[in-house]
Amino acid sequence: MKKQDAMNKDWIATARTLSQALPFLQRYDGATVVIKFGGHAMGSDEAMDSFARDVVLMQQVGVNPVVVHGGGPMINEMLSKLDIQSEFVGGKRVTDAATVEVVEMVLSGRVNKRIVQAINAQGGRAVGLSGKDANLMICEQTDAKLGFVGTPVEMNPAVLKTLFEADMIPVIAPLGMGRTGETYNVNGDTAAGAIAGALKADRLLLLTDVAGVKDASGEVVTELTAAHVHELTELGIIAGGMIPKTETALAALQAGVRAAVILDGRAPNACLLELFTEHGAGTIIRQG
Ligand SMILES: Nc1ncnc2c1ncn2[C@@H]1O[C@H](COP(=O)(O)OP(=O)(O)O)[C@@H](O)[C@H]1O
Ligand SMILES: CC(=O)N[C@@H](CCC(=O)OP(=O)(O)O)C(=O)O
Repeated sequence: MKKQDAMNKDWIATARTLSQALPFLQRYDGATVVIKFGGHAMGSDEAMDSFARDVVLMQQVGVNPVVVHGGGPMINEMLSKLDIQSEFVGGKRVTDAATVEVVEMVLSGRVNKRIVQAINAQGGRAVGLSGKDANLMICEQTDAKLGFVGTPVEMNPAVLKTLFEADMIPVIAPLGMGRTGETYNVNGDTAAGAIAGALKADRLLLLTDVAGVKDASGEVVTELTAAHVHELTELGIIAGGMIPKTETALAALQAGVRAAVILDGRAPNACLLELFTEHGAGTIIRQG
């Protein structure tokens, strides 16, 4: 084939891809999609830029994206520089007064602004905030043994709707405020689920470092029901860091989110693959 013919063929394939996306673009026009971007998924600059581009594209085609981020590895790095010991109990960081200061500094400062910058560099208009801003996420202590770890008990998502109306993309650090003004460290998945629930989002996308939820044979299950999640958890097949993710997904569905998807955030264009193609990505857990 001549070079010119091969080039034409590529452009024809691109045009076909766009055309095939039409029903999905129509389905998600005006939809709210909450995306949890974890510390492991944001590993490289390349992954960050590709994620940011997908988020900007989503907003360009009429979706209201909300980014809720983690940053566990970045918190670990700073705590170790400061010589502060840290341990996890049941997937949550035991957080004393000195640790919560570092958590807030790293999440609201370094990580949040890095994501805002990446989205804006792709032509979006991102606004960084935490669960403290406009009382978005009021928390209570989860368990005295964990110190300043919070469970969201009251959500005030009005600020997010104001940002959607102004075509801005909220980027949220998972910190909450207690009723007496204390700062709480909230697990990123938990915060994303609470925000998705408060918005009754159409989709909650939990980006992680595996292709989806695996069954006993190690295969990724493309669709799960709540009953199936309970069964896999009882059998110990859903374990470790996957437990808070599936628990978050089920709680979000209970709160009125239409579907939650657990997918590999390191895969190129993971969010676009899930939302705008027939193929989908990862494991979907639906209402009902
Ligand atoms: N059934 C399962 N299917 C897939 N992953 C599982 C399962 N059970 C446990 N896991 C573990 O959960 C991990 C994802 O949780 P975590 O490391 O906390 O993710 P993140 O850092 O992205 O929040 C996977 O890397 C995997 O090791
Ligand atoms: C209470 C609790 O454990 N909070 C987490 C918050 C960050 C987070 O969730 O980060 P990833 O999504 O990258 O794991 C922490 O301190 O590490």
